[in-house]
Amino acid sequence: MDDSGIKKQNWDVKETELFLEILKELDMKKCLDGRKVRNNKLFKVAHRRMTAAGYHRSVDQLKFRWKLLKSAYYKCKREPDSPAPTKIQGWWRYEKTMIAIMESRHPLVGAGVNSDRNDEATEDSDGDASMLHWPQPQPQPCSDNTTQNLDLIIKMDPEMDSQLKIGFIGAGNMAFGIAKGILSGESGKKNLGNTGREVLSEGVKDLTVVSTVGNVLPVNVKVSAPSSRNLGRFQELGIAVTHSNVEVVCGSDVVFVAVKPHLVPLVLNEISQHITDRHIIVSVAAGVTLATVEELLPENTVAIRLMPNLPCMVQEGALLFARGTHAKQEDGALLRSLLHRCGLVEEGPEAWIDIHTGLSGSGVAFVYLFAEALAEGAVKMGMPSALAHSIASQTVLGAGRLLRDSGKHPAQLRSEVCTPGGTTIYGLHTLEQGGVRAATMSAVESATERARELGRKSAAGGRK
Ligand SMILES: NC(=O)C1=CN([C@@H]2O[C@H](COP(=O)(O)OP(=O)(O)OC[C@H]3O[C@@H](n4cnc5c(N)ncnc54)[C@H](O)[C@@H]3O)[C@@H](O)[C@H]2O)C=CC1
Ligand SMILES: O=C(O)[C@@H]1CCC=N1
Repeated sequence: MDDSGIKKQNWDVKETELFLEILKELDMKKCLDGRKVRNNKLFKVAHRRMTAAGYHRSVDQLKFRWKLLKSAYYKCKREPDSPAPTKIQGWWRYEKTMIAIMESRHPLVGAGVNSDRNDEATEDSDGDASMLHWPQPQPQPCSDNTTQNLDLIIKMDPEMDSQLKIGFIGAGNMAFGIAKGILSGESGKKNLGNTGREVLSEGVKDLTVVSTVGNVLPVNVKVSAPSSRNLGRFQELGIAVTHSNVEVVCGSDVVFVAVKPHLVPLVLNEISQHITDRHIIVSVAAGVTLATVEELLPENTVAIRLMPNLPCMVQEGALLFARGTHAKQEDGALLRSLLHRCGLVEEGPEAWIDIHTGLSGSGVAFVYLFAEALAEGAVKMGMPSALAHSIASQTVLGAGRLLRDSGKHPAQLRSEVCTPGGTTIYGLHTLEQGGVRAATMSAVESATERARELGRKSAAGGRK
């Protein structure tokens, strides 16, 4: 037996054919670029699928089988007229598929051809994969779509050992709101479960394996902040905490930068050298532009700018994101899937992010002000404060739900409440006299302008 406790057993034709089919189906062909971690992940996916089909091979055994097939392929290529290689029985059955896989593989793999000449392996056994030395060309950023798609498959496969790891830099209100929203899948009303499969968005529909990010478990989330002051509430959710931003980056695939805007350059400078092509960096800082974020991070960093709002906490957030230069549609789809329990998640051009900040990031505070004023009006007229606040919040909630769920224009619903000569029109007249409409529009405008100003300041801060 080998380390995995799986008996050495010869491969039969069906098993080998299935193995190659899985490689093909995963569209791995351009992705075996010789990088150890990446290759490991690929074989883990294949391992899980083989197991599901009743073939119990360890990851190392699959790697070894692949090595033999590769070796046979190279032998045939070098000596096309010599008899078929003996290491793979019935090689002719697999030759066509192998050619299809090998001849469209990552160009870097070509660098490893010579090392395959030294492959020494016995018959159709599993061998000892720990002895193998895979060609190791210099790591390069993956650039083609196939590779990106494979990254997505790996990241989104809910049954993978290595589930998506989420990090938060900054342990404030917004980080907590997003974390709560993401984790609400455990027991929340929008729980789709690990088996829930959804169409994510145009462009990723055609992937062989696309599912939602499964329920994110608290053990896969980590948050950092300089002091322990805010960390307790994250720990209560089961989230790991640390004072090291670098630790968060090194242990995460998706990293939310959730510090105050003026601190973003400082934090990005600190983590920059630890960012790899594994990462998606999501900045939620008001105003801070993608250009600023990208300038402070290594070339080709996948960056996304997200503007959430606090109701993410109760799965009723309104979130808008814009993708950076190197963020592909799949990266956006991954983020959307990750955040879908936080509320409404939309994608748009970056110019809309500051507007959304005024409309919704800050907008929730405008609604709270209005709710507070409603309650205070009732208190003025003699209602007990607690009851007045409770009714005010339910009024805002009910009005919001009806507005969203009916799909009607607010003016339409307003007119449905107004009885001619009744109470509502008297109240509305007073609001109009107070300039509430103009004041609200100006509030969105001021908040948007302030976001733009913060963006200019953080850009200047980053250049210092
Ligand atoms: N609060 C909200 O409703 C919204 C906030 N945002 C944005 O989210 C970001 C965070 O805002 P809040 O959570 O409200 O702020 P906050 O003040 O509640 O939290 C900031 C956190 O960052 C931590 N921090 C400070 N220096 C740090 C460093 N060097 N490394 C790591 N962590 C550090 C603090 O300890 C604190 O935990 C801001 O950029 C804001 O513009 C965006 C949308 C809505
Ligand atoms: O007030 C702020 O700056 C942040 C951004 C949107 C909501 N809170």
